[in-house]
Amino acid sequence: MELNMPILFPRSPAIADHYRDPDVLANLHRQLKAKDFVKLPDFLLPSAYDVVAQNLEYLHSQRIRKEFVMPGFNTERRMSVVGGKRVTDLSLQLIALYGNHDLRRTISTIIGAHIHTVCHEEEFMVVNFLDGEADTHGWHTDDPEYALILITESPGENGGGELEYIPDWHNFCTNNGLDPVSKINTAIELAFSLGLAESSKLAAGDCYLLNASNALHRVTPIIGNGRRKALNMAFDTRRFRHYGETAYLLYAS
Ligand SMILES: O=C(O)CCC(=O)C(=O)O
Ligand SMILES: [Fe+2]
Repeated sequence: MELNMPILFPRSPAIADHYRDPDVLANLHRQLKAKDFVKLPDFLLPSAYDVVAQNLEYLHSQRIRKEFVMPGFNTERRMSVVGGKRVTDLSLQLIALYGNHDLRRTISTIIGAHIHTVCHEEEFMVVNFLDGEADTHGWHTDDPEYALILITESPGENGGGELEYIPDWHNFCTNNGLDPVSKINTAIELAFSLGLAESSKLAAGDCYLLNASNALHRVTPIIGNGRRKALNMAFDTRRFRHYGETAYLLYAS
C-alpha cells in the first residue's frame, strides 16, 4: 500500500460540504423514502475517498473468488470478495471510516433515524469486486437494513455492472400474490413489465444509500473486460436483527 495515504480518524471530517445543507439532506431523505434508493455523487471528501480507493486497491490483491448459485434466492454470484472479518484484519482505515462521526451523522439524517453498527462480523462491511466478462452479483436483499455503497471503479458506458433494484419488494410480491423467494423470477419480470424496476449507472466516486433489506437488487453482469470495485458499509435502525446464512456463504473465507 502507498505510504502517503491520508490518515482518517473517527472524528475527521469525511463528507463533502454539499451534504451539510439541510435542504439538500431533506431532499435526499424524501428520495430515499420514495424509492428505497438515493444517489450520493462525490459524497466523501477527497481525502476520505482516497483512503477508500487505496484500501480497495490493496484489498483487491487479497480477494477471494466466489462462483455459485445462492441457495434461497437461487441467483448467481460470480464475483470476488473480502468479508468483514478480513476487512477488520487488513484495513484499519476502513474500520475508522465505518465509525466516522461525520459519515454516521449524515447518513442518519438522510435516513431520518438513529443508526446502529451492524453486529455481524462478516456483513457489517464487505468489499465486492467484479473482475471481467459475466461477473455479477445476482438478485438479493440484504439482512442489514441500509447499505452505503462507495464505488471506486466502474465499467464505462455499455460495460454492464449497473445497479438494478425493485423498491418495496416484499409489499410488491404480497400485493401480486407472489412468493418473494420461490417466485422471484416471475415477480422480477412483472416488476420490469410494470416499469417498477429501476437502474442506476454509477461511476468511480459515486456513492449510494439503499434500503437493501426492502429493495431487491443486483449488479448486472459485466460486458467485456471492465471492472467494478465497491465497498458496502451496512447500518441498521434496529439494534437486533435476525441474520440468515447468506453472508457466511458469500463472505466467510
Ligand atoms: O456493489 C453494489 O453496488 C451492491 C452490493 C450489494 O448489493 C451488497 O454488497 O450486498
Ligand atoms: Fe446487497
